[in-house]
Formats: sequence, structure tokens, C-alpha cells
Amino acid sequence: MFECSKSLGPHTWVHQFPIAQSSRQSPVDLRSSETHFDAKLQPLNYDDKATSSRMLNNNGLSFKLSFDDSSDPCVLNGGPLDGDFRLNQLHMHWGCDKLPGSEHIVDGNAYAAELHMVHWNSSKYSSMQQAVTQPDGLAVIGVFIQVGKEHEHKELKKITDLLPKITNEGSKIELSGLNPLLLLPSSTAYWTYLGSLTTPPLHESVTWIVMKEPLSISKQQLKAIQSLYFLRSGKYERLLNNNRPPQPLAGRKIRASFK
Ligand SMILES: NS(=O)(=O)c1ccc(C(=O)NCc2cccc(F)c2F)cc1
Ligand SMILES: [Zn+2]
Repeated sequence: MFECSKSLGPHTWVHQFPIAQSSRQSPVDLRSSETHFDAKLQPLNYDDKATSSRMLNNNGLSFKLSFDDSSDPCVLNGGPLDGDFRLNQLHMHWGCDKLPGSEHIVDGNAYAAELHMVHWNSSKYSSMQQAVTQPDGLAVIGVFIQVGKEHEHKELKKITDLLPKITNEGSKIELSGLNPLLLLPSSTAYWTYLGSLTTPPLHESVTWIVMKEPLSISKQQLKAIQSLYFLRSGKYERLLNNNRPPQPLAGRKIRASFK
């Protein structure tokens, strides 16, 4: 129906955000040759579940599900993390039609899409805005998404069923009763490394936790995600929320919670 918008060239970001060429950038290629099993890594733990959230087709970049991280916070701890991290928002990255759209890749292979659950360090900082510039400020859980046979992932269905209601930029809708724990795959295996936001301002403030097992969604669900449009200079364009290509590891080690 609509052309995929040409992403505004991640390679142009460096002009305005010189940190783009620094040594702690994301995403990366999670190469098994670069990962090391770390027996000290704990399992991830969610203390309590958020109930209220608001879904927003935000500024033509993606759709974002914002959580109220002041009153009923959803708190993540454990894993590679020191202290408590509050869930602030979740969003996704996807491709166009048959193109894969995950940001992280595994041994050079990309997935159809990637879910990001963004948390900020509430043990050390008082808000997302304060934490987002700090080296230990954020923790983002990345979950790969692939098109499965037909068994839809239940919790993700709560999100994709609502997307047709926010296809235009700026539209928003309430979504409560989402349980982030149920958005995680059944296997607890993950990789973790120190990285950055994958979109400007590319702050190097993220402890990345990428789940090894992908979620499966139906073709229809992926279509609903890919059918988000936004109006740019009077023209409808599909959100092409993909993505920044993998960045140099620059000597970083990737730890694995599994052998
Ligand atoms: N794709 S990702 O998971 O790495 C990612 C997560 C969060 C943000 C974000 O919050 N951006 C807006 C924002 C808002 C306030 C202050 C900021 F610095 C800022 F980046 C960007 C990318
Ligand atoms: Zn993201």
C-alpha cells in the first residue's frame, strides 16, 4: 500500500551525535565466538507487575507503550543488574514486508522484529530523564520476534490487537493489565553487554540483556505491526522502524547466562 520510508540514514547521526562512533554503541552482532558463559549471572526477576500503561504511535518512529513508573512501578532486578530498575516503556523495531527488522543479530542472522523493554536505575536515580545519560542508568531487555507457525504469543497479542487503533502518528490508547513478565520467552537464557541507546541521542547508558529464545507471533500480528503509518509532509509512509546496523564491539565482552 505505502512505500517503506527510507530510514533517515543512521550513518548521518554521527554529525549531530559524535558518540555514534564511540566504543560502547549498540546494537551489536552477538557472535558466539565473542560470548563467554558467566556462572555468576543471576536469573532476571520482576518484583511486581505494572498494571497501567498507554500505547502511543510516537512521532513516526515506532509505537511505544509507556508505563506509569511513579505510582505502580514494575521493578526488574537480578540478572547482571545491581539494584532495582523500573520499567518505563516498551517499543519494537521491525522491517518492511519480508525484510528482517531486529537490531541485534546472532552470528550474523537477523530476526523479523525485536521488542525492547526499557528500564531505568531507580536505586541510584530519580527519573528516566536523569538516568538516561548515566553509564549505569538503563537496562533494556531485548526479545527477538519471529513469525511462528500460528500459535500467537498471548501477551504480545494484547498489543498487536490494539495497533490498528493507533495507525496514525500521535494517536494513543490506554492498555492496562499487561504483564511484562509474560512478554519474556519461556527460556531464561540471555546475553548481556554494556551498550547504548540504538537511536539518537545514542547515550552509552544501557546494560543490554538480550534473550536467547525468540517469541513467535503470527503473520497477521507482524502485518499489524508493519501497517503502522505516519504522515510525513502530507504523505502517508509506513514506519520503517528498523534500524541501526550492528556496531563494533571495540573489545567489549558479551557474557552469556547459559553454556
Ligand atoms: N532502542 S533503545 O531501546 O535503545 C532506546 C530506548 C529509549 C530511548 C529513549 O528514551 N529516547 C528518548 C529520550 C528521552 C529523554 C531523554 C533522552 F536522552 C532520550 F534519549 C531511545 C532508544
Ligand atoms: Zn529500541
